[in-house]
Amino acid sequence: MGGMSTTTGPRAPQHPGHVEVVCGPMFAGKSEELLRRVRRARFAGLAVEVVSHAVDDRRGAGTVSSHSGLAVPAVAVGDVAALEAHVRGQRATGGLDVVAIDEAQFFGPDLVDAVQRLAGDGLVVLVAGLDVTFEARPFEPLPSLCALAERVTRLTAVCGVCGADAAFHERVVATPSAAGRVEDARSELVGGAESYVARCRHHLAAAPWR
Ligand SMILES: Nc1ncnc2c1ncn2[C@@H]1O[C@H](COP(=O)(O)OP(=O)(O)O)[C@@H](O)[C@H]1O
Ligand SMILES: Cc1cn([C@H]2C[C@H](O)[C@@H](COP(=O)(O)O)O2)c(=O)[nH]c1=O
Ligand SMILES: [Zn+2]
Repeated sequence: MGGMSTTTGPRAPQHPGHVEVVCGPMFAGKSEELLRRVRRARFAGLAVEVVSHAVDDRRGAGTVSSHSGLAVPAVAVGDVAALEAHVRGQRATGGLDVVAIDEAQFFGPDLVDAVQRLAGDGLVVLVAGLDVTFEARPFEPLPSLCALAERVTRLTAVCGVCGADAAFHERVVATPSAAGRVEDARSELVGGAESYVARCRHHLAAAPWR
């Protein structure tokens, strides 16, 4: 007879560590959803640390906030090494069950293995970030994290032209390069509604596949 033992019954999970990803375009509610999961975990008595990237200082470093005004204190770190060191330090000193990482797109590809390591060590790792660039191209590391997570939630915003589900966004300001030119647009440019708009696929002005 195969399957689970009938004398001991189903076993409780021995290793709580896993990865949950919340992704999508800007204005989709990623930060709201991340903060909802943070609140819920704290309600359950878990120790939660909220982390964001120092480059995104729109509402002041040390805060994760949503476009609708929700906000929680967070630790701002500059790169993946600092993130991992901070989380491991917290775990060693105060105990930590959950780490919530917002604006994950700014951490780059090294975030993927760091997240896997932390989950392997028993942490619940919540990751929120953009999975698509302003040019409608995949925005790493989110696509890779989606492939490796236990739970993936892709949200959409509301298209500013027609009101349909918006899986994309467009940058509505020119992107200056370090040299001051606007033609070599970078993927990274911190901003909000003054710089980006949500768009469905039918109202993307410049889809790269057309
Ligand atoms: N085009 C839009 N579509 C949906 N929500 C929008 C839009 N523009 C502004 N919002 C607001 O943004 C909120 C989501 O903000 P936030 O959680 O910060 O999103 P994200 O983190 O995905 O950018 C919505 O609840 C709504 O109040
Ligand atoms: C599309 C796009 C966005 N960004 C920046 C703009 C904002 O600072 C963040 C996204 O914030 P949100 O919480 O998801 O609204 O990312 C970028 O740097 N590059 C892009 O292509
Ligand atoms: Zn539309």
